[in-house]
Amino acid sequence: MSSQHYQPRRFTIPPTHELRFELENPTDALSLRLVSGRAEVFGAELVPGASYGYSHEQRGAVWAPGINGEGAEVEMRNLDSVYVASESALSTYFNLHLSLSRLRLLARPSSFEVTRDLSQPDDEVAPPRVLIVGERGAGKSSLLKMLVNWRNRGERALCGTGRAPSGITVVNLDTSEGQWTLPGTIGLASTSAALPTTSPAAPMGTSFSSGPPVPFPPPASSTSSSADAPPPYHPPVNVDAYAPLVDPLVFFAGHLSSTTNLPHFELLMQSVADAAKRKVDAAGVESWKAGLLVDSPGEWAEKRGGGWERIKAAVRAFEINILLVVGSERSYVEMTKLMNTNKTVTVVRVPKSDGASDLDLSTLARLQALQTRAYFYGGPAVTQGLLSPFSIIVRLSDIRIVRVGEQAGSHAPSSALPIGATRLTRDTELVEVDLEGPRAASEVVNRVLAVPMAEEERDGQEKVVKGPVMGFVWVSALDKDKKKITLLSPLPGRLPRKTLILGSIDWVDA
Ligand SMILES: Nc1ncnc2c1ncn2[C@@H]1O[C@H](COP(=O)(O)OP(=O)(O)OP(=O)(O)O)[C@@H](O)[C@H]1O
Repeated sequence: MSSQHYQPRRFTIPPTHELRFELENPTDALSLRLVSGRAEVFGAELVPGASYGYSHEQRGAVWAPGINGEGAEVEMRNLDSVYVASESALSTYFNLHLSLSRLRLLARPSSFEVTRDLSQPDDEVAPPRVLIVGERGAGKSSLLKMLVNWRNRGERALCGTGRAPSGITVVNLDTSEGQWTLPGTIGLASTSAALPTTSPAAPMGTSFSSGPPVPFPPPASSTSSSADAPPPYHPPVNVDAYAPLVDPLVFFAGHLSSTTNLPHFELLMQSVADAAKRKVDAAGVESWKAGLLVDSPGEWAEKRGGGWERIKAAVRAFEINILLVVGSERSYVEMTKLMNTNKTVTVVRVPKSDGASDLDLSTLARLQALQTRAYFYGGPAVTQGLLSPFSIIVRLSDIRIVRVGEQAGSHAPSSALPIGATRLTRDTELVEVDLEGPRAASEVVNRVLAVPMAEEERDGQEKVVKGPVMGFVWVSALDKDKKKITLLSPLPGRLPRKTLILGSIDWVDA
């Protein structure tokens, strides 16, 4: 029955053109097959004949790079709103990649490491350390993904079977995105993988390795109440299109915006920068030469709200030497002015792709819920099997739930305090949540808690505040009478830490 509803449609993509698609409804899905020629989706090459499934309101573009003037022919099932765009920004993006490749070839570590001769001037030629900025929905994350994929494809072709491919370090500073785990986080990962695009749940690879995967259940029964309505479409499974496993280092900012607790965000950003430096230094010279690609939140492109100050801070923290503006000439001029005192930074502009657009608030909320769900339950295109999280019941006396700083908005601004008075709790101190207080349930139930890597009693508060996290649990219930809390956890058994960090990341396990 389904095959007659989902007859394939063929599209011809001329060289350097792109075929854009947009899944409009949360339950829509489509599949794509390369029939002939060469084509890629956000830098990941499509294997001829293989099927690629897309779901969860994924938007994207199939680009024919036009090698040897060759276009591509693709077959799609179950999609109406597809169009071939002749005005593609991707050729410009690819040229940018070629320029970055050249800078990587020219990069040279300082010879001081070998000679230890302080009398010689520093001869380091730095690799490209790129910070991508632009308005919301300008296509920054998609561009970053293409740059990673193109670099990793080149690296894999170069090293063949002679040596393991080196990784490139990628940093995400956008708390609304939940790049590798959950929204509310920032972090970094080094990867040499090809990053396919199938679902927006884990766009840059996955860290979901916990919990035993169980085989996917068969697709839901195709019985429909109306005889005319087609059954839901389930694209065929292609494990090569699944999010590859990366090993990210994740920090919990706790909120969807970097400005909710700015002092804490700034501490974390510095921690990410320090970790990125350590990672790059330890990963060998090829990874060092690959440089750094840093994604920033769209809100930083706005002067209002201090976005530009964040850009300056990120440039300092990550020793950025290329500020890549995705968008208008105006933004480029503004960023050039912003960087005019910093002679080590080159400002480069690429146009925004016409296909990239800002997600509306309800789509963004659905995407954030999808990412949280995927963290606990896995699922097709994210994990090769469903994960089975555990419901664990913990005595309140065995845990300590803390916030970093006062709850946002719960205190008066410093200027409103009596003259001479100072606030007792700074924005970067741990504040314990009273789990037996009158507002405890509304504060913690349906919220995500981060499990810090640092142990508060052994390592001190500061390491909990600015250090990475090992994972997350979710609060499903609080029983004040029995003094117990029920948590959804990726792992069974005792929690590895007593201190758990609360933010404002909500989720409902529907
Ligand atoms: N060339 C394209 N064709 C079709 N869709 C695209 C294209 N480029 C990007 N998109 C889609 O546009 C949306 C926004 O892109 P992306 O997330 O890369 O932007 P962003 O600048 O990182 O956004 P934000 O500032 O919100 O983080 C995504 O759904 C992405 O899949």
